[in-house]
Amino acid sequence: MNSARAWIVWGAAVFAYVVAVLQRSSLGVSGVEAQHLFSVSASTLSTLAVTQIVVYAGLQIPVGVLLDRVGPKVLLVSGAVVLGLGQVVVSVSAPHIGVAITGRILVGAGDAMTFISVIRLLPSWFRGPILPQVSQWTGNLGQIGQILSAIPFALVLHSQGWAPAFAGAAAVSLLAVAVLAVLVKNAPAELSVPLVASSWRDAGRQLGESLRRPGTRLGFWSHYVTQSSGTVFSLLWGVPALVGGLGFTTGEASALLALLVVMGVIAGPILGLLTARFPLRRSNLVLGIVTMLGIMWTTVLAWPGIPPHGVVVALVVVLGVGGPGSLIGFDFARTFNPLRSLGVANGIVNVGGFLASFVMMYLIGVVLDAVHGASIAAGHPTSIFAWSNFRVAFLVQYVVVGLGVVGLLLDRRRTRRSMHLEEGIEVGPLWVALSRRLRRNRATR
Ligand SMILES: N[C@@H](Cc1c[nH]cn1)C(=O)NCC(=O)O
Repeated sequence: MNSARAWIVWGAAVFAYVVAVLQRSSLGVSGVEAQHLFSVSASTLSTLAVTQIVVYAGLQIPVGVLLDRVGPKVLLVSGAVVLGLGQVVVSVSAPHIGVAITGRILVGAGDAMTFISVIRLLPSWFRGPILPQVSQWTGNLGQIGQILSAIPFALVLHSQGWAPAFAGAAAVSLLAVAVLAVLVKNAPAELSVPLVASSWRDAGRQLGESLRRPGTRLGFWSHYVTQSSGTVFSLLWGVPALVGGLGFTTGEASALLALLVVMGVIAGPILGLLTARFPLRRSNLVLGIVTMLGIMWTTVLAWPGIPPHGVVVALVVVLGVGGPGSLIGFDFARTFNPLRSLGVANGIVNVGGFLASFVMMYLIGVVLDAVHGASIAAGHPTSIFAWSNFRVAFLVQYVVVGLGVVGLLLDRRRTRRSMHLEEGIEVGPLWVALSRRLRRNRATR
């Protein structure tokens, strides 16, 4: 536990996750080329992105059940193979959009096998308060894949063309297969807890048990409310809103997406420390992040006219904290589930953010079209990506995330009730705990 070998296994697994994020985000930087090669509309292109995320989210629970039955290594290697195959298919797809969609479905499927397998490895190799930290480093370092697709991948795409760029990306997945096969092991030899379920029936039963635990659902809602806004922004609507609506250049928009990743790397270790130090206050951290997101979105959307660039940058900074915030969801899964059913519990949690993301991506598109249509009908035609249209479309987030906050509060109450009944632990409201601590500090002075 926490040994040099543990760090080697972790490094190899994180490398595979970085490569998965590179493949996932490679389409985002190829939009212009894709539109040209396949001669499709912007909405067909966005369907390509949404399909990939739907496949990813839809496979989380089946992959979680598989994880508890066969262990993370098989799934990590299979994920890297499927990701590589998907990118090979995309590389030879032009001019057939159907072939490109098939390739991206494979990318979504391979991607679905990667992150929760890496997270499932951690409690087998690390113990103690370092676990939330390692989980934060895993999630946030993985996002370097987005920078790899925005810079080296985009460079190859623009200099060598579509087929070499995607074939090159596929080759990187082949490298990941080799690294995983050689360096990753499911658990150290001394781990005495049985790592996998003894039968498929047991693995399926664990899914029901995990879903019934309010702590797993608390993890699901935590992931749902924190990660969705940033994912929608970085994977689809951020660049059109920044460039088409708010007057940023494409270079500035890319820099802002990179800032979002950097913020995650900065905020992640701080959230990891707070999670380990105040385990009974993890939901308060989540609610604090959602409140910050609400305040920043309201400031930007309520600003009369176009908000100043500084205010938009502040929004991006807060969006960047949402990613590491969502990793608190996996900490709930880990502490409220036994190790043998952690795969499926992580799968349930990971559906949260991606479910909310694709619902919002789709609804924002629908509202944009509707408001744009209304402006034409009223005789004041606007560009579809005008800020006045985004201002209305982004309101969708209050409804989707608001529902998540209600779910979170309900499952937090259930979780606290079962902690009280089963372990005698009582978690009072935050303000009561804070005023007690203040009084205690005064008394000891
Ligand atoms: N929320 C992400 C992880 C993260 C960390 N910082 C930014 N994002 C997550 O849950 N990811 C799952 C995945 O497959 O990437």
